[in-house]
Amino acid sequence: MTLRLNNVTKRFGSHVAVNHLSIEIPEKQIFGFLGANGAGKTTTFRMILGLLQETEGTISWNDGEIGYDQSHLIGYLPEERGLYPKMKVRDQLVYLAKLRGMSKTDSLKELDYWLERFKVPDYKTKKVEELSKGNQQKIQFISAVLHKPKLLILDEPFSGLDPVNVEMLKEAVVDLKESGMSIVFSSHRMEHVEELCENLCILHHGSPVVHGHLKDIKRSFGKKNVRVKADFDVQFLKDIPGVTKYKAFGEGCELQVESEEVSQKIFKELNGRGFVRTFNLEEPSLNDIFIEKVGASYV
Ligand SMILES: Nc1ncnc2c1ncn2[C@@H]1O[C@H](COP(=O)(O)OP(=O)(O)OP(=O)(O)O)[C@@H](O)[C@H]1O
Repeated sequence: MTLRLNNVTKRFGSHVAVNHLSIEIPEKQIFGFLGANGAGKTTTFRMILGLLQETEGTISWNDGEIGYDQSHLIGYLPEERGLYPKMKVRDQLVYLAKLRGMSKTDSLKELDYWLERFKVPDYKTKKVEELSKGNQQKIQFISAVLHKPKLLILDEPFSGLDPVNVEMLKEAVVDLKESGMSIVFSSHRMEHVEELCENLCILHHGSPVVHGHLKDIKRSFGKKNVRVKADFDVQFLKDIPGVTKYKAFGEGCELQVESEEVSQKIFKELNGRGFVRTFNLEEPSLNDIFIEKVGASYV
């Protein structure tokens, strides 16, 4: 099952929220969707879900139409979480699963599995409002996956969670991918995307400015990072041609260089000056790429 967005544009009046977006998300894949606030991520999700109609372009799933009537095949964790505060977790989740075509017996079995997995089995009979925000989010995540959808859309799934819960949710997302789900998720945290996604897209004012395989994106970015720690002053490195950024820290510095050749030159220049404790040549981080592409307008 592949989700395809073909040249999708969404306008609200004269405002272009999503501009000529084309992406493909096959099964068994986690696709990362990045962008500053207001870049168009949630609008794209709403179009995929059939809650908004695209102005131009097409969205298909397995070459057929995708929309609201296929909600049993789609799981959605919205950015603005929406559980009923006064309802008990069990009653609420069984009800939502029923709307998506699941029997009570099956949904209770799945619910037990997830509550155990997330180490909160005793929340079953609690009202949602009795739970902390982070724990409510875990319950909302369960409600998005309980009916075993084929396509899972997660809008900022890790926001507001403590590090232990972030890891727990990440593991769950990877397992769901392994089980065959197509997963698309948005995040402002580059390291989460870097860890989970092979493919990604960065939206900037609605337009895709970076799109593709993470490794290819890093390779094509060209620039690399060099980290040096030494027992002598390394400030002179910032004047080497091809060094585009210099940041001093503790006993060394971090440099951005235009190419591998520049890093070789740095390596040679360090030779004979004293003891070099660390010399690392690293791929650019997704954060570097994001900042360069989206730049100062990222808030
Ligand atoms: N119903 C609407 N009517 C008019 N404009 C809208 C509507 N929904 C979204 N927009 C505008 O479309 C743009 C994209 O918004 P969207 O919510 O998709 O961004 P986002 O990338 O999800 O942002 P965030 O990271 O803050 O959640 C914004 O400029 C927003 O103001």
